[in-house]
This record gives sequence, C-alpha cells and structure tokens, in this order.
Amino acid sequence: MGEQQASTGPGPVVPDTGSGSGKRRLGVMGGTFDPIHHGHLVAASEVAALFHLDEVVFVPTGTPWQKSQRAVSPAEDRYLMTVIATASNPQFSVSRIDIDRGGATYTIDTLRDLRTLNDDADLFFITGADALSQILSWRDHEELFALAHFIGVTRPGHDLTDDGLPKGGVSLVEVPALAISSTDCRDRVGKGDPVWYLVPDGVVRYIDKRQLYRGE
Ligand SMILES: Nc1ncnc2c1ncn2[C@@H]1O[C@H](COP(=O)(O)OP(=O)(O)OP(=O)(O)O)[C@@H](O)[C@H]1O
Ligand SMILES: O=C(O)c1ccc[n+]([C@@H]2O[C@H](COP(=O)([O-])O)[C@@H](O)[C@H]2O)c1
Repeated sequence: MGEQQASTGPGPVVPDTGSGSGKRRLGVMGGTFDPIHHGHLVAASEVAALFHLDEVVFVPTGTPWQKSQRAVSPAEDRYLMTVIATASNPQFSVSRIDIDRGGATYTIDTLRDLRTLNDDADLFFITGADALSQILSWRDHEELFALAHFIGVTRPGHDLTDDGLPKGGVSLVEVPALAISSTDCRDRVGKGDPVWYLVPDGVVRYIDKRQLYRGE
C-alpha cells in the first residue's frame, strides 16, 4: 500500500493503493446479479481505475443465504447475464467458483479459493454501502480482512461507513451515483416497464429470451 491520499471527490478520502507489493492487483466484485445492472459495472470500473487494478473478477453467488426470503433466479441465468454484461471489457472476467462450490455462498470461501487460485495477487473486494454495513453479520467476518482489502462504494439511499470495521482494512470511495437496484429491475420487468439503459442491452435481450421476472 502506498502512503499518499487519493481524494475521490466530495466523498471520503481513501489511501492511494497504487504502489506497494508489486503483485498483480485483482478486484473481486461479488453479487447475486439478479440481474446485473449498470450500478455494478460503474462501481467496478471506478474502483479499477482508482485502485490501479489489473483485473476485476465478478463472482455471482451460488446460494445467497441472506436473500433466502425471495426466490433467486437460477445460477446459470445469473452467471450468463454477468458474462454478457462484462464481455466487452478486457479488464473484466467472471468466475463460477461460488456457483460450482455448491451450498450457501460465504465470502470467506470465495476469498480463500481466489487466494489459492491467484497466489501472485493482492485481492480487493468491492462492495456497495448496503452490503458493507452488513459485513459484521457475514460468516467468519473477523478473518475476511486478512484475505482482502475491502473497498466500500457509495450507493444512493445508503450511508457509507466503516464503523466497527478494522482500521486499515477498508477504503471508502465515492462512485457516480446510479440509483439502480436489481430489485427495481425485476419489478419493472414484472410490470412490463422497460429496463433499457438500466442494464446492458444484451441483458435486456437475455431477460426477454428467458422470460425472467415475468411473474414478479
Ligand atoms: N447502484 C449501485 N451502486 C453501487 N453499488 C451497488 C449498486 N447496486 C448494487 N451494488 C453493490 O453490488 C454488490 C452486489 O449487489 P446485488 O447483486 O445484491 O445487487 P442489488 O441491486 O443490491 O440487488 P437486490 O436489489 O436484489 O438486493 C453489492 O455489494 C451491492 O452493494
Ligand atoms: O459471507 C457471508 O456470510 C455473506 C453474506 C451476505 C453477502 N455476502 C456477499 O456479499 C456480496 C453481495 O451479496 P448480495 O447478497 O448483496 O448480492 C456477495 O459476494 C455475497 O456472497 C456474503
């Protein structure tokens, strides 16, 4: 980690992590992506630029245990939408590790597996303000910060804070505000409203082709 401070606009100040170990810098964007939308993509792109990441790997959840109150779309549909949305960006990739592991998805497993697969890399886990505020409820949360540096990004309607989280383990970053959620996209499709420009064009087509979210 470098020692300079990089301001990200009117929001929080983050440490400049642009220099340091000389290792590959791998961003990790975990999510249910049901569906993936431009809020996810802008957050990943912005963090990649600010933190000089070599790559961002999107990791769709297998079974997101904290979303068990609703039916989540099949993992293969969420995986394919994530591939479609990220395909044109050479810096973005998609991993199946959480889907293929089976069972409930825990970030501790995601990060352990990614560390094993990428022992030449420093990991940066990207999370929105809403998810960051829930981290203390995640499995083995006290061990997460040794595996990756966490980057919390602003999200309209949510306070971005690192209260209660380990000092130095988390950076807070202001990203362009996109008030988009997967919930809203699903609701819109269910009502017959358009989701053009909220999600990538290919994802609009895929939702239509697979008739996702019609009954919601
Ligand atoms: N508009 C957004 N701006 C910034 N971060 C976001 C945005 N939408 C989602 N994220 C972050 O992306 C990650 C994955 O989010 P997820 O796939 O659960 O999408 P979601 O829109 O929050 O879904 P849902 O509405 O179904 O809860 C989380 O860390 C979340 O905080
Ligand atoms: O590890 C946990 O216990 C845990 C609990 C809830 C969410 N997460 C992770 O947080 C990321 C965003 O999750 P979600 O449910 O908001 O899409 C995703 O990578 C999840 O695996 C992780």
